[in-house]
Amino acid sequence: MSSKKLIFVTGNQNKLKEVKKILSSGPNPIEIDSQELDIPEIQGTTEEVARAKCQRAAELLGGPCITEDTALCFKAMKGLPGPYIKYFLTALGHEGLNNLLVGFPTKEAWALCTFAYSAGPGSEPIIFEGRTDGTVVPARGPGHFGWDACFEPLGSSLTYAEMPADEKNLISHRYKSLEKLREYLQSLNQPPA
Ligand SMILES: O=c1nc[nH]c2c1ncn2[C@H]1C[C@H](O)[C@@H](COP(=O)(O)OP(=O)(O)OP(=O)(O)O)O1
Ligand SMILES: [Mg+2]
Repeated sequence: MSSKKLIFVTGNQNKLKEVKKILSSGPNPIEIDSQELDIPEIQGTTEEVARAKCQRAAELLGGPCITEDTALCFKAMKGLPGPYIKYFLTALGHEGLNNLLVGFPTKEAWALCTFAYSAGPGSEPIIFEGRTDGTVVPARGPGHFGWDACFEPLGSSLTYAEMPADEKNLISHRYKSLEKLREYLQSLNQPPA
């Protein structure tokens, strides 16, 4: 008999692939199912955006779920575009993201992943954040996943896009937040001390 899998609500296949790979590895693998739902994303801080999306997803599903929001934050712009990076990337492309920073003294940026877990409709989502610092650079490497080609993590000479998947998954914003989510999910399965 198989137990019910946790549902990850996302419309992004690249995210899903990374999440499945990260959660299924290690000593305590977690299997997930996915569902694509069209959920409006509000304006606000990364945490507010993540909470609202997860709450709505749990209502639509009528049960527990996880959602994820990814922000790319430019130091020179006090953290913007942040949660609005999707719209900036769609409108401007990789070159446009670089051009935004022309004239600013620093190209430093950080990738911020916010996972949210809801136990079900009406249950306040719990937030798990992971952050990887780096630099915005002219695009290098395959361009199929978001802004991967123009983000070079600190301490690496490769962009996220140039790295083998396993290497990105060891240092990424997504990996760091998933480790916290994994710990939390495991604590739910422990009998009380
Ligand atoms: O590791 C990543 N490396 C590069 N780019 C990334 C990454 N992770 C998300 N991205 C892109 C996708 C979207 O342009 C924006 C986040 O927007 P975000 O709303 O979180 O994602 P989404 O709408 O594609 O999927 P979802 O249905 O889960 O909301 O940054
Ligand atoms: Mg989205």
